[in-house]
Amino acid sequence: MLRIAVPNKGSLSGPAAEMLHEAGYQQRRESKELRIVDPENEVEFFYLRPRDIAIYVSSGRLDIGITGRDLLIDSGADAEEILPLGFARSTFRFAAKPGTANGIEDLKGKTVATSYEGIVAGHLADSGVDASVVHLDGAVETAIELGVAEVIADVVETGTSLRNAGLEVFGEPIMKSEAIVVRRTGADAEEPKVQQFLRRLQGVLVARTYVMMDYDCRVEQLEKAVALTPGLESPTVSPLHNEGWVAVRAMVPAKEAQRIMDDLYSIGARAILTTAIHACRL
Ligand SMILES: Nc1ncnc2c1ncn2[C@@H]1O[C@H](COP(=O)(O)OP(=O)(O)OP(=O)(O)O)[C@@H](O)[C@H]1O
Ligand SMILES: O=P(O)(O)OC[C@H]1O[C@H](OP(=O)(O)OP(=O)(O)O)[C@H](O)[C@@H]1O
Ligand SMILES: [Mg+2]
Repeated sequence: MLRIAVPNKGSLSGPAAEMLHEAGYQQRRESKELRIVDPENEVEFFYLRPRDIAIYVSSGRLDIGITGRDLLIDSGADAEEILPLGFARSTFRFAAKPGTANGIEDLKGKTVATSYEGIVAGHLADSGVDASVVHLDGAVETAIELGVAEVIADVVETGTSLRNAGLEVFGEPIMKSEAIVVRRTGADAEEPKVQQFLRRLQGVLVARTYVMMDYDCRVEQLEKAVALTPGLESPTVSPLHNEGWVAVRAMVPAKEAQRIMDDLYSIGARAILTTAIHACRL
C-alpha cells in the first residue's frame, strides 16, 4: 500500500484534496480525520501539517508527500521534488517600510522576521550578508510595526497583506513556489505504484489545462490548420462524406482555445467545437 502525506490545513489542503479526488482517490469526509485508507486504490493518506511533510517523507516512513516547494527547501529535509502541481503559486520576498532597503546588501546588521528561517538564513549566507533572523509563526507583516524587526521575508501572492501593512517588496524574488509532490532523495521513482500515482495526477493536470478541439476543413487547408492545432502527438484526421473535406481532432491548451478557433475560422475551417477533458493518461 502506497503511503501518502497530504496537507491537513492552510492554503495547500483544499486544492490538494480536490486534485486527489479528481484523480479518483477517496478523501477524508471530516477535517479532524488524521488518516484514511483507500483500499480500492491501495493507498493510505496521512493528513499532516504542510511544514512537516518533507520531514516525514525523508524519514522513509511515508512514500510520497504533497507540500510547497518553499516548505521543502525551508525544512532542509532529504527529499526532492518529483512533480510540480500548479496550485498554491507564490513568490518569497523581502519587504520593509518604503525607503528602508533597495537590495539584499542593505540588510547588513538588520533583523529579518520570517516563518521560513531555513530559506532566509541560507539565502543571506549565499549572498554573504550578515543579518539576524528572528523566527515568527505567522502574520509576520506586523513584526515591523511592533518593532521586532526592520525587514520581513514572507510568501507573497497578490501583495494585499503587504499593502495593508504599509510595506513594499525590495530586491530580487528569493524563490518561486507552488505545490509539489516530494519523494525521499534517491528513492526509486520508477516504482510502479509511485508511477501510477504520478500518472493519475498528471492526468488531472492535463485535463485542467487542455481541451479537445474538433473541426472540419478543406483538404487544401489541412496543413495550415494542423500547424495551428499540432496536438500532443499529432492530430487525428478522418475523411468526411463530402469529398474534399476532412474532420480534425486535437488537444489544445485551454487558454489559447478561443484564439485558435478564430484563426481556424479565418482559414476556412467550420463546425469548430471544444469539449472539456475529464480525465486522461498521456
Ligand atoms: N496566500 C497564498 N497564496 C498562495 N500560496 C500560499 C499563500 N499563503 C501560503 N501559501 C503557500 O502555502 C504553503 C504554506 O502552507 P501553510 O499551510 O504552512 O501556510 P498557510 O497556507 O499560510 O496556512 P496557515 O498560515 O493558516 O497555517 C506554502 O507553500 C506557501 O507558499
Ligand atoms: O500576497 P497575499 O495574497 O496577501 O498572500 C500572502 C499572505 O498569505 C499568507 O498569509 P496567511 O493568511 O496564511 O497568514 P499567516 O501569515 O499567518 O501565515 C502569507 O503568509 C502572506 O501573509
Ligand atoms: Mg500562512
